[in-house]
Amino acid sequence: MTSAQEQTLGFQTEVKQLLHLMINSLYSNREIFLRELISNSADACDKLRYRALESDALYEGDPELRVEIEFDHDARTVTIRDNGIGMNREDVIANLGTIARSGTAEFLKQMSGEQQKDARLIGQFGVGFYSGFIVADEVVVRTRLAGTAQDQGVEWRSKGEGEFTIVDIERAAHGTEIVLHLKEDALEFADEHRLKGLVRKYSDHIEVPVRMPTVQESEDDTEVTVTWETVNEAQALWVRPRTEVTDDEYKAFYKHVAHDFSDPLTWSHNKVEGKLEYTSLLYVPSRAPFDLYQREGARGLKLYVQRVFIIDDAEQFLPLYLRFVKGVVDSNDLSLNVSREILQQDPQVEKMKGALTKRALDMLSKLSKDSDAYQNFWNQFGGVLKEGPAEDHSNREKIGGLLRFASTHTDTSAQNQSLADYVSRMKEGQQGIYYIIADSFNAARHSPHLEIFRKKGIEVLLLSDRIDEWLMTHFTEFDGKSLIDITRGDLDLGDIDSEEEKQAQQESAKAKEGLAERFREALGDQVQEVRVTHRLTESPACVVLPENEMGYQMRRLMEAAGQPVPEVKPILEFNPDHALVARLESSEGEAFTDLAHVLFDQAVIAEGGQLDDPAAYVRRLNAMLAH
Ligand SMILES: Nc1ncnc2c1ncn2[C@@H]1O[C@H](COP(=O)(O)OP(=O)(O)OP(=O)(O)O)[C@@H](O)[C@H]1O
Repeated sequence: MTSAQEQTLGFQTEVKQLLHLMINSLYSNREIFLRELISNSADACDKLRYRALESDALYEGDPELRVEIEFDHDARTVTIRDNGIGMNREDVIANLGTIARSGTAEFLKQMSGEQQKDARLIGQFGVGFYSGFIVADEVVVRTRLAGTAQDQGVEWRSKGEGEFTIVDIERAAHGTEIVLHLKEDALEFADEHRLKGLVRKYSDHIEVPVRMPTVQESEDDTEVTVTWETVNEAQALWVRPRTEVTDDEYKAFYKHVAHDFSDPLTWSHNKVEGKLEYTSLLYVPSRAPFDLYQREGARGLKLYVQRVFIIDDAEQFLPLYLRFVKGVVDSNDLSLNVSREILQQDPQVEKMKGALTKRALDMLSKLSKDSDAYQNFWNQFGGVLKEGPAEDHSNREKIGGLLRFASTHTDTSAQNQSLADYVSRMKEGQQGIYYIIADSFNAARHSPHLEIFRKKGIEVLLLSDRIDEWLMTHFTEFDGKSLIDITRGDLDLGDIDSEEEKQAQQESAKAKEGLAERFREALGDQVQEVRVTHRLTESPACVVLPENEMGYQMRRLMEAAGQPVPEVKPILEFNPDHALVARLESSEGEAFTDLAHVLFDQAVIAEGGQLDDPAAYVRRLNAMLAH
């Protein structure tokens, strides 16, 4: 190492992969590099302003936060400079050599060849600083952390080919300067009009001024004066009245706050006055981030207090089931030195959370009027919204209105039927909203439990997401109707069955009492009860769970997670009109026992369950087939 501590380091594997993907997939979108770098500079200015609240000295006498952009056509460079927080050597190595976001490696690995060319996929990941390499074949960063000595500057340079070099430098100014050495085919960016156009297009809404120099030569060419002109509007977007902000501006701002490439699906911008004063701007993204289901995934709103940026990812303002919502909340009441810990206990924050939750749900409910857009939302985030009824009792009904399900009404796996739709199709005398939960859509759709419902034309919701059982244990009523699991307890179709039908059912149950008893004896303690059913029209038998037992899906999930599950004995129901049941009734001895077991085992299999002794099932079935 030299005295200036020159060091050449390799990029983390993920960075190499990302660079490679980015250069390929973002080629036609490459102007976004400027947005990304300005966005980082604006964040760095926000951070300095926040830190300087405690110590003015951090401004080092230069409190006018700004971003500057320059270009040099002959040298083929574009420079983006800020007087924000800056970085020290450690920061530079950590931030510009690795990707800290957990789960990145898996995300990149899982992308197929086709997906790698899809700019939106890479975009959802947020390419940030590295986007400089789309237009540059060398990037040089000079930076110094505000408040450190002038000899603590750092220079980072890389050609984006696997390694970077850093060296200590003297740097009078704090903050960061990024010099892009443009590729041959990217020289168009070394141009005043092009750059100004991009700044206005992407960065108007950022509060920090973005400036560009105008160079004027005196008439005799001896003097040059440089004046800096602010190119963007430089006003925080959420402060402006709603009526004055265009859709394009809202979209551009979204990309800055959410670090997303795609347009948002919708947004809601509100100023609240009264006891609590705050402004919120909430967005629904059109695409789920890859770490939506990861515990460490980024979530929450960007918190400002009186226009001063305080923290990213403030989770305290929205419940977890709305973690996909992005945006800004700017409070007039919170103190500027509020911390995450204080936020957790502040009753005002709790109130704001309640109000913002309502806003977010209202925004979704508005979005649901546009069925295509809403379907897009549901396909991306429905699984998260399904966590809602368990987490947020008070808004259950509202959340219920936003849920979408697959149903026997359409018989496709698309989750696009609302409960309101279902209710409007309910039959006269129908007791509630019927549903079935299975491990897969096909298992649900073909379950024997549906036979009677199909015959009578009664709609059943077909649930097969992992979270569905969890959802339904917390979601038991909608619009005054109860939600009924058709695989549990006694099946009572209420007034849909006529008096004659009910009578016939009772009579056949009575007539088959003897058979039920023999059946139960043959199965021993595998079942808690055997009884006649009227659920089935085609299958000989099915298993039913007692009303309050944990469902099969949840049991299997818990088992897979190695958790103990209470033992449950199912109820076996048989179809008195089925030929196999008639055959059972006329059998004796071993033939009876074998057929009884086969019928039971089949019912378990049809439920998606595992047999205790699969070999015994095969042996019995084969013996019967051979006869
Ligand atoms: N101009 C800058 N001044 C100070 N720090 C910066 C600057 N640009 C980048 N950084 C640091 O480098 C980190 C990585 O930047 P990068 O753009 O790659 O990702 P990001 O902004 O954190 O998130 P995203 O990937 O979502 O854009 C930033 O979080 C920040 O700490």
